[in-house]
Amino acid sequence: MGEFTINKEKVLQALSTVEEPDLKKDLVTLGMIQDIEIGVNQVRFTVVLTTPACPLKELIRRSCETAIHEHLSPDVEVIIKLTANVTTARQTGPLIPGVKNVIAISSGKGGVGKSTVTANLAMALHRSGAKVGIIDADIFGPSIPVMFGVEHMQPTITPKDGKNFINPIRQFGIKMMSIGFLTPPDSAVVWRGPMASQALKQFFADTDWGDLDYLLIDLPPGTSDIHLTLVQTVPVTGAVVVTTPQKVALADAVKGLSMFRQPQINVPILGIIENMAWFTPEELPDSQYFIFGKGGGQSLADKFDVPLIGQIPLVQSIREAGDEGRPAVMDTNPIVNDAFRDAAESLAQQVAIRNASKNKTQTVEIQV
Ligand SMILES: Nc1ncnc2c1ncn2[C@@H]1O[C@H](COP(=O)(O)OP(=O)(O)OP(=O)(O)O)[C@@H](O)[C@H]1O
Repeated sequence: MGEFTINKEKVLQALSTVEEPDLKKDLVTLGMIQDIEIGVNQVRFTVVLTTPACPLKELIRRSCETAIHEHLSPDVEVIIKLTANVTTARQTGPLIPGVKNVIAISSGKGGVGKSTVTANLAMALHRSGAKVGIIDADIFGPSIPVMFGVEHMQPTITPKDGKNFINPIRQFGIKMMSIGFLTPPDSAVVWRGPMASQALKQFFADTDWGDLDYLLIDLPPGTSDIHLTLVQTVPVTGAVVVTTPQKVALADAVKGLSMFRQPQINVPILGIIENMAWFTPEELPDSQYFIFGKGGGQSLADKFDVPLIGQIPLVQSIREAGDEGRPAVMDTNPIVNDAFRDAAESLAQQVAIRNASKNKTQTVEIQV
């Protein structure tokens, strides 16, 4: 009958025609195809994505299906399981061995919504299936504990291998440590640079993070010793800069972006998030009012040749939810959820692209 038999090799050959759109290599070369099984008129395999928040997963699934149908047989049933193994470019060091990616979230100016964006990105990444942690290193206003409703909690200590480890606070599936946990909520402790730097080092060295795909660091606004401590303490996968579209905010964001490119910091910029990009009233969900100006985030991204990875509208419920102790994506407003999900997916995508590049992330050595 001259019947065409399907075997694993032929499946791999067919799938080697499918390119991962971001990484520009085929799925087989990238080692993303696993567990091929051939049944009666049926092919099953697993595609291991670089992040569960992959925005291209449906496209990749369809391309695999088409490749099998075109190269092997149009009638065969294709059953694809999508899983993810988040990539890392970090050279595993002793400090935080289970943490794959450290992502700095910064802003040029205070009050642009950096902590709000951090909290909601963390939740959106967690919802995609990723393991997520937050370090709140904002010495001027540690607001992560309030946004997660845990401001009165105190981390506990557990001895492990002859050393005392801090257990991060866990809320809504996110592990977190904050400068705010180290002081009573209503006290006005002024954190001086060296003290804050010491605390940040402890958050890395003495905290039992377990396995994390993404550890987001909510940095103080502007440039500070904390930024320097961060890059000297751990290899940072990349930085996200949050800005509003206002001219004053953009001017400060330029300084923030330039800082990451200085040789003594040298952290890749994963992208820009434009917060309060437009105002959308709850009762008019289709309306957009550009009260802080339009297109500022995009022009900044163009200027620095980095992607604009998210645009978050100004929505009253984002502020309300934050004040009530939960990130707004936990509510059901689709405008808010879509904006943060898209931003989280783009961020995860940029991390995967960064990790596929050859340069390994290293801590910055300071010449003395
Ligand atoms: N997209 C948004 N829509 C509505 N309110 C927002 C939005 N983003 C932030 N806010 C509100 O703006 C205020 C400032 O936000 P946030 O504390 O996140 O800013 P920040 O940049 O982290 O500030 P800091 O200077 O303390 O680092 C908060 O009340 C927050 O709820």
